[in-house]
Amino acid sequence: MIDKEFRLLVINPGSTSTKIGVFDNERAVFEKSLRHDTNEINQFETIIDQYEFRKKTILEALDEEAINISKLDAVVGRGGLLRPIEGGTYSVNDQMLEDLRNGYSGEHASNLGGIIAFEIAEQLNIPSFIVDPVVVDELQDVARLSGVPQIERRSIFHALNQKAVARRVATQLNSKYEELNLIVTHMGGGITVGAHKKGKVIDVNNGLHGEGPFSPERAGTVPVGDLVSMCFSGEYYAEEIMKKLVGQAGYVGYLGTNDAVKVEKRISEGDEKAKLVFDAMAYQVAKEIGAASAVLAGEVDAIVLTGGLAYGKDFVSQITENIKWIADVIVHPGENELQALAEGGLRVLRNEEDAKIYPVSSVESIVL
Ligand SMILES: Nc1ncnc2c1ncn2[C@@H]1O[C@H](COP(=O)(O)OP(=O)(O)O)[C@@H](O)[C@H]1O
Ligand SMILES: CCCC(=O)OP(=O)(O)O
Repeated sequence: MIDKEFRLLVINPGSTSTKIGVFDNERAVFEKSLRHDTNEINQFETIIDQYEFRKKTILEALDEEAINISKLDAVVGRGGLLRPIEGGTYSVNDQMLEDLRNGYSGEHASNLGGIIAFEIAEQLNIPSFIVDPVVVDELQDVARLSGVPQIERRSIFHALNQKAVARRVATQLNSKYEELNLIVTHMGGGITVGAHKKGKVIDVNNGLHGEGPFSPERAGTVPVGDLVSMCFSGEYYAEEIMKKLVGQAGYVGYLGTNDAVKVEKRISEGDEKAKLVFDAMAYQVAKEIGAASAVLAGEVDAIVLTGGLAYGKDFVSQITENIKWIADVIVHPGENELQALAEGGLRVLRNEEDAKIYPVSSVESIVL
């Protein structure tokens, strides 16, 4: 018997891009990355304000390819800053839409994934889903303590791509994800370094709210006393400080662009400041990988470098120089997110698994 063919639209809003794909079952028939530079994004006050712009960009790109959306069976979006939940495919429901619109765990472009998926699907009377959102939480208990009782560490990271690439690497190593210890480093608009122990991400830097390496547009860990002084200097509103840390930090803060390709070009033209900032980002990524190797007590089967920045050969080799003593380094440039979104949607359409209902499996925080 021939399997029924499903057509899915998948939508992945990232901080520097919106990536879309149309899949016939597992096969991509159309994929496009629509890049948004800093000025384009900065004209919007909040993430939700980007909704019309991102949706229009997506529909225009589909139109240009003459893709008839009335033939779709489902729309799948990247899941955003919801309540902490276990991984999997979730139906978009009212509670989820409310949490995405309000940014329950913060503001990030991925909040738009579920909302746009729902809006397109609703008009076509087809289901909408999200898969492995950025709040997938598998932290071990010791990783949750920040040192300040009122502040708990949270799992906010590139769960979708880290898990998808980790599974790909496990196959490459003739093993299973659940049998390996991996350090997976996603380097995109945000940078997250996950310690994957036998299929669970037991520790990871919060890639949104100032932990770990700085990134093309975000602050990583910053000296906390100086940050407190800045907050109470009387010069800034809270929203301005947040924007300085998320969106206007890292490459954007130092160099005015979130585009690593432009930074590399400036370096090749002799820009010494660009070189220093580039070196510092590579240095901080390597340092975070070192920390993750301690989390795994040195038992690391491989280190994986992925995301858009992993296309940068000099960036990758600079990081590799500092970490290759820990384990073999495997580079998977770009990301597997569109494919992973399509596969998550397909599992439900084929009744291989039930769509989870948000937020029943919300991960409880520990109360000390
Ligand atoms: N060929 C390349 N060489 C170096 N950096 C690249 C290359 N392609 C993309 N990048 C950089 O990767 C970053 C975006 O990564 P990506 O994973 O697409 O981010 P996001 O999904 O967060 O928008 C940008 O800084 C971009 O300039
Ligand atoms: C919010 C964590 C995931 C993240 O940083 O994604 P982008 O790199 O797409 O901004």
